[in-house]
Amino acid sequence: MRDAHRSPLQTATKPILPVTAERLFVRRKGRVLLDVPSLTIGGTGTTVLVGPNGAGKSLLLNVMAGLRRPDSGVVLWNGVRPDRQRYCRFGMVLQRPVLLRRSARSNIEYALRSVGYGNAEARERAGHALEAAGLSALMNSSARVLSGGEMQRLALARALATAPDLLFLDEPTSSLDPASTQTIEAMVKDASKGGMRIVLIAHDLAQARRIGDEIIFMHRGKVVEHAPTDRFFGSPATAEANDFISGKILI
Ligand SMILES: Nc1ncnc2c1ncn2[C@@H]1O[C@H](COP(=O)(O)OP(=O)(O)OP(=O)(O)O)[C@@H](O)[C@H]1O
Repeated sequence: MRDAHRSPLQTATKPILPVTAERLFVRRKGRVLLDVPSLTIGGTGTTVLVGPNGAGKSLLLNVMAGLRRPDSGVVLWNGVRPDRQRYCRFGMVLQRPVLLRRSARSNIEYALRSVGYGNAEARERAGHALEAAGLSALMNSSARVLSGGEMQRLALARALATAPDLLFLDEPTSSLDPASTQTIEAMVKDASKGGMRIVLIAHDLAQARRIGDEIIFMHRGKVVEHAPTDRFFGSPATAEANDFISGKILI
């Protein structure tokens, strides 16, 4: 079913799932920032990464995305190291979205052309993506003048439009009002239902419950729990997770 959404370039590229990490280690100034012996992101659904500030969530996402090199260890996308070609099947939205200095529509069209769509199809798909994100009225506005929430919706719409196999979202609703948060959650849920594998960082545990099929709980650079959402919240296996869920400050 997902093949219908793929560009010719994406179809010609090998799949990138599962993403596996082995013996990841990052240390700075004597402090262990990341220590993950083994982690696999495969199958379907949405994984929510939770944990206290500084736990290593963004770092893990960046290392799994191949954007940051660990001191040791290896990340493989379907058995090989991430390479340029495979990035056309991958998407990432940062906490502070990086948008081009052009119109909202053109931001999406540009991304679509970069994964192999021709001009006409890119234009049509961009129109649908803007509509789904509630941004049709702003399609010709410069991305620079959009509000923070509108920028985040545009960044997500742009990433979803390219129909990646795997999408990483770093706190996509961190500064959004309730309506924009709902829109983003609905977009994520739709994409997940359509077969896109999503990993997102969230601080809002209610949101993690709403959209997560599974939870990865991190503390002090380690993956402390990796469990289905119901199990994680219903009967956490560790004292740290229990304290975190109950709102206690973890040091
Ligand atoms: N380049 C770097 N040099 C030194 N320390 C770093 C570097 N990058 C990240 N860190 C540290 O690694 C730790 C993990 O950072 P990370 O951004 O992954 O945390 P996080 O779990 O995403 O936190 P938050 O919820 O606050 O966004 C932090 O203590 C951070 O200061």
